[in-house]
Amino acid sequence: MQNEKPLQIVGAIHANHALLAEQAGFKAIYLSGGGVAAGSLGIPDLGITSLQDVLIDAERITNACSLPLLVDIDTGFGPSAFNIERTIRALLKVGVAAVHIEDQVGAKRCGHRPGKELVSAAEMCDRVKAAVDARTDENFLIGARTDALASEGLEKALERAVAYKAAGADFIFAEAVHTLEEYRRFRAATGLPILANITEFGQTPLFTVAQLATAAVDMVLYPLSAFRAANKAAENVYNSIRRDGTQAAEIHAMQTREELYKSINYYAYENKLDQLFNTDQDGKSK
Ligand SMILES: C[C@](O)(C(=O)O)[C@H](CC(=O)O)C(=O)O
Ligand SMILES: [Mg+2]
Repeated sequence: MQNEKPLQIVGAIHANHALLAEQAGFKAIYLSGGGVAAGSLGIPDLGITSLQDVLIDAERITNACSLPLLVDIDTGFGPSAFNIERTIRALLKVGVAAVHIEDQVGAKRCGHRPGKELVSAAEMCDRVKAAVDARTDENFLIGARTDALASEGLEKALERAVAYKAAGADFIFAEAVHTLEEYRRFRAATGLPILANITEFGQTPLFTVAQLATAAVDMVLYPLSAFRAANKAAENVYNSIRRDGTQAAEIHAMQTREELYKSINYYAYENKLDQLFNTDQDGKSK
């Protein structure tokens, strides 16, 4: 956040996308809860995934990519403070930089769907306190997400955000916001960094970085943009091969072998292999 204002944070569904995001110049990446659910497990974003599911994906990303990774931990993966402590400790251990935890009930929904139910502000404060208490590294940031705007309105959502700050939150994720003015209000009420979730096909207009800068937004999240685009591309390729009996019509849309190899640093690995081993694959001297 010191290096880029507002900081653009892009969703990377897996390690390869994380590398592509880094190569495109992004300074921070995101592991979406909805993305782990839909992408890794093929299920909806309804609080079904476990800590283990998210941990596996997060660790694969941090192993491959050194950019700071923000992880969506939904409601913390369990009802008690000890569950949240376990979640924070586990993510810290695999090199995650920050998380956000939300004030929905455990049987949560996507923030841009109707029918969201919240826990009380007091219960959410306990979640935040548990997360803050569990961290062993001050640089590990804990964001409090409030989904209150939809059901309780702006004033109550602001009150919640202020309470979450008092509980120790480092930043506020204001979910399903409709106007730039609402972001300004969250910033003014809390004085904390504000994250704007610019997810497609949701409640929030696709505000630009320049627009969000005028509202003093500190972080701009694109949680599933690459995922949605990649899924559409995959769908087109499957349909095309099935229909035509060849992939010819889709070659133009594909990342080439060369591009793939560049993105994963293939040649450096191959060179190392050549240098390290004196024998070839049959065991004969080179
Ligand atoms: C940010 C989010 O929590 C996610 O899991 O990526 C989702 C995104 C989406 O469903 O578009 C959310 O906003 O609830
Ligand atoms: Mg989510």
